[in-house]
Amino acid sequence: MSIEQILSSAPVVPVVVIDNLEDAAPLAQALYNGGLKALEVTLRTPVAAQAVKIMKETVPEAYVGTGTVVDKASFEASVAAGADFMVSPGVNDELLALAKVSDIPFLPGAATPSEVMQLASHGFKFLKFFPAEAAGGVPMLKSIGGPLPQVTFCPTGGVSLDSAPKYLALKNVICVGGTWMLDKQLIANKDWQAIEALAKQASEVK
Ligand SMILES: O=C(O)C(=O)C[C@H](O)[C@H](O)COP(=O)(O)O
Repeated sequence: MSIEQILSSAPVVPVVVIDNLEDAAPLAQALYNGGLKALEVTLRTPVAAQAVKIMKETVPEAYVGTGTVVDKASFEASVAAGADFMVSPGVNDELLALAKVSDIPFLPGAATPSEVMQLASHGFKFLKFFPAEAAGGVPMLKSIGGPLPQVTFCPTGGVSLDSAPKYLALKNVICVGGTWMLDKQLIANKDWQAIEALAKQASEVK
């Protein structure tokens, strides 16, 4: 499985923060049923790695990856959890060295032309553009696509249902990452049907 195949499985990758482990299974099922096939679980909560395992068991057809992979510890935690892919908001030498000897698809982050060029020189053709809105949004990505058309992005950070189609219309965007379908109140109410409806709406964004 390549990062390209994973990122092209749906137009939106939900960026999931799991606070309660009991939410992992129904949430994964709702997102997947709604048509979101690649799920990024951020390693920002203590139960995240366990949540990845549960989500993979619940929806074996989904691609369950980890986000907020920022160092050796989070990289190794992702491998141990069986992550199908890993996402970083940026990159550093430690992660580059680990990614080089790992078979797990890795999506590092970049926000400037120099960062994009550096990652391209390491062979990365797909990057997370983070923090998308704050780093210049659609005009920035359009500009980067001029001199650096060989790199394709998954913009994430401040992307909404409204702005997603504007990103997806760019030649150098394969999908977007977002959290808008993970409404906190709906999750607190365990309203999985409503989450599924939001996921379906996201999966139909063009
Ligand atoms: O956790 C990471 O590794 C990140 O890079 C941060 C996430 O991409 C943002 O949390 C997206 O959140 P929204 O801005 O609500 O779409």
